Amino acid sequence: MDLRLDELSVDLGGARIVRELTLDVPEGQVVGLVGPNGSGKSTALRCVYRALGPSAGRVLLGGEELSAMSLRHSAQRVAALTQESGTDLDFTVEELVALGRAPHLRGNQPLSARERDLCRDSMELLDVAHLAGRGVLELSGGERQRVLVARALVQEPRVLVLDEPTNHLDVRHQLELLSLLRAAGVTVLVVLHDLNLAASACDLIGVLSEGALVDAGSPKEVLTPALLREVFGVEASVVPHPLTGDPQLLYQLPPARKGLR
Ligand SMILES: Nc1ncnc2c1ncn2[C@@H]1O[C@H](COP(=O)(O)OP(=O)(O)OP(=O)(O)O)[C@@H](O)[C@H]1O
Repeated sequence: MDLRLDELSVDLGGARIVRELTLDVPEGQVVGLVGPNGSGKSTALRCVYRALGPSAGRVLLGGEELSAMSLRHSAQRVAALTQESGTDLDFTVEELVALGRAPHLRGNQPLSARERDLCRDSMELLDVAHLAGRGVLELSGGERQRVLVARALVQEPRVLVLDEPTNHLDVRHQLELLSLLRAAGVTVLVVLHDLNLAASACDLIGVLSEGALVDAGSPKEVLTPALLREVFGVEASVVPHPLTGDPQLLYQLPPARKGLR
């Protein structure tokens, strides 16, 4: 199922935070949203998981307007892993993962054998099966993050949106998570700060600056020294990854900023 942000604008606190953003996330592809702090990435994402309604424009899911769907209908299709996804309640890992099935269940309906298998497989995939009986409040930030991804996957979404999912993850789990997203076959829109991870994990990258899309395309097309200078204010050398050929960036501050004098 494809996702399209169509001329999306969001006003908050009297200011336009997202400006006429049009971005296509083709079915089964991983699209990264990158940009400086405060450029509107999380705000745009919040419109996809319906924490916010756009001030203008639309979000289309498989061609259907999101705002016209019931919340239950869209929750069955869109899973979100966000900065607010944590839980303050002391569920066990197993219980929290099982909550991913909630949009598919009616009332207190128990999980089927297939759903229990799905929860177990998802915990194994995310390397958290050994934590099943632990309270989520006792987990490290990275463990908890992986549990939340497992919960999102048991939802069996058609579209997955993630806001900085590699926060808290060690380098191995970062790479594992991103390769898992690619392999999942689900349509993914992911906010990432690490441009090198974005270059290796994303089919396409959209770049936001001050709420507007300034470029979109393959990592090779988008992650150029000129764009990094203009949007992020850094000098960058782009070198091919010696094993994968993906563009990798080496950064430094522009000469005038060195030493901040
Ligand atoms: N509820 C709100 N009311 C007013 N301004 C807001 C609100 N939420 C966000 N903003 C502002 O909107 C801008 C964009 O915020 P947003 O969180 O979308 O940026 P971001 O690109 O995700 O940033 P970061 O990389 O720092 O996470 C920021 O300047 C922020 O202060």
